[in-house]
Amino acid sequence: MRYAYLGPAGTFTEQALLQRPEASAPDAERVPHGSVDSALAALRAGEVDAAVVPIENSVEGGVSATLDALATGDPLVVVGEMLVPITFVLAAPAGVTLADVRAVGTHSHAWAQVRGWMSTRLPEAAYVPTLSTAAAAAGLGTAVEEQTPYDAAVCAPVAATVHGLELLASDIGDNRAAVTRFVLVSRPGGGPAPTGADKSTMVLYQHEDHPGGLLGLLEQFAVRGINLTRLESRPTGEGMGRYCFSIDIEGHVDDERVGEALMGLRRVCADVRFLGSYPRADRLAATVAAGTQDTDFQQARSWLRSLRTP
Ligand SMILES: O=C(O)C(=O)Cc1ccccc1
Repeated sequence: MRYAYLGPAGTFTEQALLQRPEASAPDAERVPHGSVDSALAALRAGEVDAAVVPIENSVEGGVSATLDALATGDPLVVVGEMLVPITFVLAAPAGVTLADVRAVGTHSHAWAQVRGWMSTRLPEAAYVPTLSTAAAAAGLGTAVEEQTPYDAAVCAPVAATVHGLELLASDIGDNRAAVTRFVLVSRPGGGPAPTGADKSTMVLYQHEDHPGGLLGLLEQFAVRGINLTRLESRPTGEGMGRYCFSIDIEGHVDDERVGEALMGLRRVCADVRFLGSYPRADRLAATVAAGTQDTDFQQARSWLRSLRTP
């Protein structure tokens, strides 16, 4: 098995990949990619068997690059999720002090999570975006010949070690409880079986904008006792005000209540892009409300059948 991930070595994405025992199997190959788009393109092209990409951060919200890449193009499905607690360091080559730092390189999601620390400790520092936190560290590493447009990197402690940097400061995240959620993605076909503690991901496209449109989508879940764990509107690119909804719910496509909700959505939406059902990283079993158990749907269906064929 070949696994693409947002690299280089030392990213939080690599930490997420390493949480999967199958990615450390003797025959497993971990293939770093420079961007989310490149990792998913390699998966679509069949160069790898799966890919790990960040999808959501508890502080900064959804990772647009991932949400948009999954919402468009050849279909892909989420087959697993991983949670990584996020700790940031400020790292630089030996000899650089905090007073020398004029510009800081890092991933946009990392920058958003250290803004408070930066505004008090390095208020004059310019921000230089990089494709990942570890790419920022690698840009300052010993193997780099050319001039790097920043003096220090915000990255994971492991990235500083891997790329031979020293720490100028540790634990600089504004929110110590920050967690990022990553997804294991594969090509469609034979997703994981239900475990009782599952989530499903989908993108919903409305027919046309109208009052109560979003409410109409949400009530498909509400009446079947389905809890949402993420809801984001993303522009479709078709014009100002044109949005689709990227949604995570509790439950598996094989659960009756989820299947019924998907059928309801299929009827009222212009398009439903189903992105897979997979075990929850936290293993928390869904609370199933009265009247929404599998048996409740099955009994109601056989009752209807009896009405139609007395
Ligand atoms: O750049 C990384 O290391 C990533 O894996 C993406 C990311 C960036 C910031 C917080 C969490 C994940």
